[in-house]
Amino acid sequence: MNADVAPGSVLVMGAGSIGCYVGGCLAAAGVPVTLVGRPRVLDAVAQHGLTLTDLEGNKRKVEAGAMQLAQAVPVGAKPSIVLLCVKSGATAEAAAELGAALPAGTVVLSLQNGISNAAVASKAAPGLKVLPSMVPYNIAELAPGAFHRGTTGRLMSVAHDALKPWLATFEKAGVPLDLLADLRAVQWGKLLINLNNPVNALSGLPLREELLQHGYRRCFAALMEEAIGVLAAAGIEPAQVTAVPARRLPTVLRLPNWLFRIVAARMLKIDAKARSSMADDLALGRRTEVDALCGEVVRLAQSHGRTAPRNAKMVELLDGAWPKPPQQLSPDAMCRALGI
Ligand SMILES: NC(=O)C1=CN([C@@H]2O[C@H](COP(=O)(O)OP(=O)(O)OC[C@H]3O[C@@H](n4cnc5c(N)ncnc54)[C@H](OP(=O)(O)O)[C@@H]3O)[C@@H](O)[C@H]2O)C=CC1
Ligand SMILES: CC(C)(CO)C(=O)C(=O)O
Repeated sequence: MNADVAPGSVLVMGAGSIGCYVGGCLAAAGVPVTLVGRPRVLDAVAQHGLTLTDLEGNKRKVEAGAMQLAQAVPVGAKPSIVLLCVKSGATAEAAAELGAALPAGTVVLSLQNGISNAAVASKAAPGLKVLPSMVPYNIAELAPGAFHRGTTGRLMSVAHDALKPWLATFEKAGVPLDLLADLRAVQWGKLLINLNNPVNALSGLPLREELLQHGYRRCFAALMEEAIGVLAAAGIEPAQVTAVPARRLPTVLRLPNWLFRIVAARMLKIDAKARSSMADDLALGRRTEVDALCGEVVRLAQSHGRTAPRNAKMVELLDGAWPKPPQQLSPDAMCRALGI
């Protein structure tokens, strides 16, 4: 296949960090892209276009006119594929809108964290073919219309014939995509890493700075260790999605700073600007995805006759206090809150 000819068009549902970065990279590679999003983001894109940068030092510019910008799924849209990029709490509503507007059978990649988004979307839009997918890297919105990839990795999705013609295009666009028969192990492996999202959000620090604080690492390690125990009880073997295997990560996280810097050098290859997607939610006063991350661990524990008190506590801290969750916790205060 000629990689210079896009196999079709792409609709991004939820133009935020992931949607603008992945959709923008595809647009920069010549793919016709529609960004469906909110005025906060779309107005900025209309004014400045997209500037896409990464930790390898690349910089791409996409003019606003090169993409279609829309606040709702355009009537009559027939995208070849849809990238579902809303936060977990918005999945059902966004999927229902897609289901009402798009032809039956349209393939939707759920480029979302957590375990259940594809199932939630399929329930809300049974006519669509929703595929669990995974984004390994961090994207931060640095300025209006400016999105930065601060870590590395390859997108993954459950395999589907409709995706095969797209692989060369995703590769050329700098957002390589791998297809797997089953994504469950990868999703759980990624969720273990995402247990740092609430720690990072509540630290008020960029990811790298937060991970260099021993107290925050102890909190991440405790949430992760608890989740690993629950996964073992459920017979789920999480895939390795970082340089350090999940089972060893809690021990590595608890190392003193000087040793952690050496042992976790590859893991610490994070751009100084990167912050977790949950930090954005807390900063913008939006409800966080804590229930789709820590809450998923709590529910898996319950379904196997166990408890996950530290993950439950994190849900309580952020969701229980909604709409006024704490904005920042010191490492000591967070350790105390989690009973560490
Ligand atoms: N950012 C990151 O580095 C990473 C994020 N992820 C995951 O990717 C997913 C997306 O995250 P991220 O890109 O950070 O999220 P963002 O919040 O940056 O982007 C989502 C955007 O979609 C908008 N939106 C919500 N519902 C609709 C709708 N019905 N129609 C149009 N727009 C809508 C939101 O607006 P509003 O909320 O204001 O309504 C928001 O602007 C999440 O599951 C996240 O966990 C995974 C890996 C890394
Ligand atoms: C890539 C990673 C792990 C970065 O924190 C993430 O998934 C997120 O921010 O939601």
